[in-house]
Formats: sequence, structure tokens, C-alpha cells
Amino acid sequence: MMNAPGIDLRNVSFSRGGRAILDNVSMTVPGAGLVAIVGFNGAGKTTLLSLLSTLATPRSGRILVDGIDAVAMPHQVRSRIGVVFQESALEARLSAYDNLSFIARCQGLKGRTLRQRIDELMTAFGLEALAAVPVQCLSGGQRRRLELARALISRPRVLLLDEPTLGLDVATRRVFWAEIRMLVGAGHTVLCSTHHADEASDADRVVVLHGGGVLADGPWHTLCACVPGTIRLQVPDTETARRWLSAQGYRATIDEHGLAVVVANARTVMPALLQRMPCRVTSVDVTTPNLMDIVDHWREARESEPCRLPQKAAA
Ligand SMILES: Nc1ncnc2c1ncn2[C@@H]1O[C@H](COP(=O)(O)OP(=O)(O)OP(=O)(O)O)[C@@H](O)[C@H]1O
Repeated sequence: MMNAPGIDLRNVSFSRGGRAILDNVSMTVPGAGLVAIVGFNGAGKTTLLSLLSTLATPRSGRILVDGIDAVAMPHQVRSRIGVVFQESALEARLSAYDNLSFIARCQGLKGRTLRQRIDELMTAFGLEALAAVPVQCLSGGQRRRLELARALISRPRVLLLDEPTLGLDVATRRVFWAEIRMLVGAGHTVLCSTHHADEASDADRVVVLHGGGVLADGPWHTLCACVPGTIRLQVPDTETARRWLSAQGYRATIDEHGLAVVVANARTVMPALLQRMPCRVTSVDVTTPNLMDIVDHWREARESEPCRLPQKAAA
């Protein structure tokens, strides 16, 4: 199975109580790859990860995880995946160390290997001093760190992460992503839902889910390229500058903060625009699109021009 994609979904649909939650979803994640799923609340991200984790069964379509059919062989799939869901999988009365030790034993680790791996993760996630503390006495962020360590313990072939960094401080997020990148470099597959633009932009590809369907699928820079950002300019004579910009074909408006130029690829366009401006620019600021802008853009694109969406796996 060395050449099989880590995750391969073909035309997957899923319903609850007669209501379609996922509709004809197809996507792949390569053996060594990190793909982010983004979308508004209720888009279907958790549902998709539940199907991949064999916690639910699709109404139709095919799901392969590490080359194995998730519907036909759920037990085999479970032995290859590590999951972090929004609900905690930790045992509240056990200590942090015992939680890791329990799951490590379930996954076949023992003796020195087990102790080394637990120590490694305890150190990486800053949990050493909390080893003996029962989970019910840990803070929300500390529990989240333990949850991540739990998912990583056996270096699973495929990691399924549902908003894994929710509630983590910046330093712990960094540690977490460094560990994930190391796993991907070593050939592991990671599928991760997120509401953070910076996390999505670090993934190899981003899948935009909306209303249970795939709106767009491609590298972050491709998905963002045509989503407008804003260049804000301070100039001595705002109205003259606005007229000049409009004559050059730019969408320029004036508001209480000065001149706003709405343009795709704002960061790339900005230096050339500054060079061409016929007046002194006293300050400049660029706002790039956020996740909401990106989902909105592709939703509108789907509604107006269904065949102009980027094709799958444009990486
Ligand atoms: N147990 C359930 N019973 C019925 N409907 C459900 C159930 N769980 C989720 N849904 C519905 O399925 C849809 C997709 O939910 P899902 O949790 O997959 O979205 P999500 O993209 O993960 O959202 P969020 O960003 O809020 O986590 C939503 O409309 C939700 O109301």
C-alpha cells in the first residue's frame, strides 16, 4: 500500500434524519501530505472526519484510509489512525501520564519504548510537571495539549484532527505544528479542520467545504489569488489620488481611514502601485483576505460560474 493516498474519498454522501449533511464529496490526501479543511460552522467538517474515523457510515460513496476500505474494514482503519476531536477522549480520573500510558499500551507500545515516547511527548508539550495530575484538575489548554500527545503517541499513519489547536497558546501551537510537519516529512498523512487562516496557509492544500459539498480544493495561494484584499493609502490629496486610481482601472474609495484600493493579490500588487503613484504616499497598509472572505468568494463563484472553480488537487 506504499503508493496509495493516505486518504481517498470518492462521491461520499451522508445523511442524518433524512437530511443531507455531506453531498458527493471527493478528495484525496497524499501518503505524505497535510491538507486543511476550512468552512463555516455546520459546513460538514466534523462529519467528514467522523466518517474517516469509522464513527459513522456513508450513505453512498467509497472511503479509503491508508488504502483500506473504511466501511468494509473499520477495525483495520482504526489501528492506523490518530484522532483529535472537539470532544475530549481523555479519562478524567486518570493522571496525565496514565492517560498516555493506557493508550500507548492499547496501541502495542511497552517497556522502555513506551516510557521514552511518553517522556518525549510530555516534554514537547510542556506537560512534565503535570504528569501525576488527574485530567479533571487540568486547565482547558493543558487538556488540549494532552489530547494532542495522546493522538501522536504511536505515530499513526493517518492523523485526523478536528480544530486541534482550539484553546492553545501560541507557543504550544508552534510545538504542535512542528510535530505534525515532522510526521508529514516522515510520510504520514494529516487531514485537519481549522478556522485559522495561518494554519490553512501552511497546509499543502486546502479544501473549502460549504453546505456539505466541496467548493474549492487547491494550494492556499491559488485559492487566495483571486480573492480581493485592501491596500490602504494615506496621501496629501485623497480625492486627486482616488481619481487617478480610478482612471487606471483600480477600485478605489475614500473612507474615514483614507484611500482604500480593493484588489486581488494585494500584497503582490502593492509595490508596483506605490512606484506608479503620481503623489507622495505617507503611509500604506495591506489587508489580505481572511478565511471568511475566501469561503464567501468561492461560494459566490460557485453560484455565478460553476465551471470556473479550481479543479481538485491543483497542487
Ligand atoms: N448528531 C447530529 N444530528 C443531526 N444533525 C447533526 C448532528 N451533528 C451534526 N449535525 C448537522 O450536520 C451539519 C454539519 O455539522 P458538522 O459538525 O459536521 O459541521 P462543522 O463544519 O464541523 O461545523 P463547526 O465548524 O461548527 O465545527 C450541521 O448542519 C449540523 O447541524
